[in-house]
Amino acid sequence: MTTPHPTPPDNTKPPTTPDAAPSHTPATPTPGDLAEAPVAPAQAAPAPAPAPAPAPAPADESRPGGAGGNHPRPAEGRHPTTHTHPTTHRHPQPHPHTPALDAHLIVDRGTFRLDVTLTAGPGDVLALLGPNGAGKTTALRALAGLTPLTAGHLHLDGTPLTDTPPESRPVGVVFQDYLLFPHLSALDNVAFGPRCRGASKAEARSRAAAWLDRMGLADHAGARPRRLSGGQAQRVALARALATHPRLLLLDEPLAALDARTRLEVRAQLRRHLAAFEAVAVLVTHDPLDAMVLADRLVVIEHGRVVQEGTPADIARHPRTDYIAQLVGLNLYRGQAAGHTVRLDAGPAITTTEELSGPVFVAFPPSAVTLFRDRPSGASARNLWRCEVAGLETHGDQIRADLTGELPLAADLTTVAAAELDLHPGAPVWATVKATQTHAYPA
Ligand SMILES: Nc1ncnc2c1ncn2[C@@H]1O[C@H](COP(=O)(O)OP(=O)(O)OP(=O)(O)O)[C@@H](O)[C@H]1O
Repeated sequence: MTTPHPTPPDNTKPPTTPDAAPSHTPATPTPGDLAEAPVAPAQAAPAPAPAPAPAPAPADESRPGGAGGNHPRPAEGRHPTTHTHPTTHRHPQPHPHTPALDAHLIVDRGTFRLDVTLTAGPGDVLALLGPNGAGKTTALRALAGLTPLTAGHLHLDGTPLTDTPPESRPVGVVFQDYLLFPHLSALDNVAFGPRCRGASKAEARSRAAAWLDRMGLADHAGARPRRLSGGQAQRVALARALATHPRLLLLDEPLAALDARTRLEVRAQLRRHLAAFEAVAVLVTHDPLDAMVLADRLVVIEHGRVVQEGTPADIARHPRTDYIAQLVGLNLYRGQAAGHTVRLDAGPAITTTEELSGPVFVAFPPSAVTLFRDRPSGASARNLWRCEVAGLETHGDQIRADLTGELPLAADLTTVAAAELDLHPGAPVWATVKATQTHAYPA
């Protein structure tokens, strides 16, 4: 998709906008194409005269792939690399009758249809999670106005925005690769947004300086982007997005470009800034840890639809799809409960402590599985299955065994145990799980 891209300014003075220009005669930067423009301001707001850009690569081709799989896989086998402990740092506010963000986004892109509803109250941080191609970027682009809605609506603070062009939306965007103007200092990059919104040069620069100070970057105000570290550039991009006081802040994989160590630090900083942000923030991520640390509410999208949403804790405890189970590190099965027994739709029965009836999910962590090479005699575990090792991989300080057979599952064991059991692909094993280690909940 082609989107007009802004022409990077020579300085923060929008060429067509005099100092006293009213904010409704904007220069017109668009947020650029999410991840498509080589250089663009992070604010879906005004900029200098837009220049049509050569057709860029589609977003999903130009971005590095994320940690998510290509497709949801069955709950069994190869489980997530992140065993996350959910953190609820803030309590999402109950939505007032008119939520700050009220969106029903229906977007057709070729044969793909996005059809998601997003609502959020002031101060809420939503994380859109999902496998590659699920529609997260499309949703973000639709919120920014870069991709038109095929149907549905978008209201922000009660104001319909569906027909509002991107440059007129009170929306700030932080791109995965920041898209800072390379020839402007950090200060002028940040000043660019307010400047284009009609602030005088002095005012824009003073506001930018305050934002850089808040981001701990006062000492780098004069630095060009290439002199900044990844974490610093990320903060400049965030400052640029926030400097125009957006009512909706969009973050597209905000930590993806950072190395693991910087990521840890920047994630903590971003969390603080988002916690202080009084409007709605929506972030797209592949990383469940980013989502759980940064967001109040997770919205999981698969195949263009919301498949589950809730607090990080709720989602981690009650995954409802294989993709989510993998994200949060659980074996997940679906079946019919009758008392303490759940007969799986595909496979054997699992004994649980919960007493339920009807369709349910049963989940247990790989750490709850005990493996034996010989059938354990007199094993008290009711849940005993004959399996075969399909694969082994290091998982933190553990070995994760991917098992097929009577019940496909992932099991974690110590390196010593794996050696003592002489585990190798093809080895037959018996797997047990105590009923008390399982968790069943209505499907
Ligand atoms: N320009 C386009 N034209 C037609 N279809 C597109 C275009 N861009 C994306 N799509 C399709 O829309 C669907 C959703 O893509 P989108 O980039 O929104 O997914 P995503 O969840 O952000 O994926 P990823 O995690 O890989 O970035 C995909 O099936 C993709 O092939």
